[in-house]
Amino acid sequence: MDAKDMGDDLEKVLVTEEQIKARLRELAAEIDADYAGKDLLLVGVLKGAVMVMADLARELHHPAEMDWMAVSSYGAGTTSSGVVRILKDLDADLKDRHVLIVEDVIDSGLTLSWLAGNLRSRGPASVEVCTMVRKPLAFEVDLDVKYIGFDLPNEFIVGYGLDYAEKYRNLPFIGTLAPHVYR
Ligand SMILES: O=P(O)(O)OC[C@H]1O[C@H](OP(=O)(O)OP(=O)(O)O)[C@H](O)[C@@H]1O
Ligand code: HPA
Ligand SMILES: [Mg+2]
Repeated sequence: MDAKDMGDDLEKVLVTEEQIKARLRELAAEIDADYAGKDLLLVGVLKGAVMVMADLARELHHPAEMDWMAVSSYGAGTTSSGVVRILKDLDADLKDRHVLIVEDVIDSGLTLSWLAGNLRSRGPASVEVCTMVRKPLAFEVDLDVKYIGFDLPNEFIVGYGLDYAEKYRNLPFIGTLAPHVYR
């Protein structure tokens, strides 16, 4: 799917496919350096993080493992309910592992603060976070996010894994939707 498949549903592109690729390459280099000689478990948060995880993992030289967790706090709306549910738990045991949570977006920060706490309680050697997008509300939550793709303003975004009512995840860029789509 691309901009031309969106009719007039696309308002604007905020981050292009090329910008995403370039930034992921930089983040992967940092992660390779930081985890050199250590075992690394990437934890992708379904479904939004599928694209970041797939592209970041392929930029890494580190032989990292990948595991997945599904949590949901948004449902079909555009604001977080704050109630996080585990829909699918990890297969891996986190005891003494170096864990890197991979996210598409940190918005209110509610999902991640709950998730980081949950994973930390499982006895890992370390837990860090990599997100493609961080939004300004996240500053109000006490979160330590080590790897950040882009800081974007407080607008609802879609693409590169991010959905509106489960659609637009398969756009290769990140953008906003025209107001008529929400009505
Ligand atoms: O910082 P927050 O305000 O908590 O929002 C961020 C979370 O919300 C989205 O997931 P969602 O629950 O929509 O599930 P999805 O990944 O399947 O779209 C997104 O992928 C993050 O996990
Ligand atoms: O801006 C957003 N877009 C899509 N999903 C989201 N989940 C939290 N914030 C967003
Ligand atoms: Mg969502």
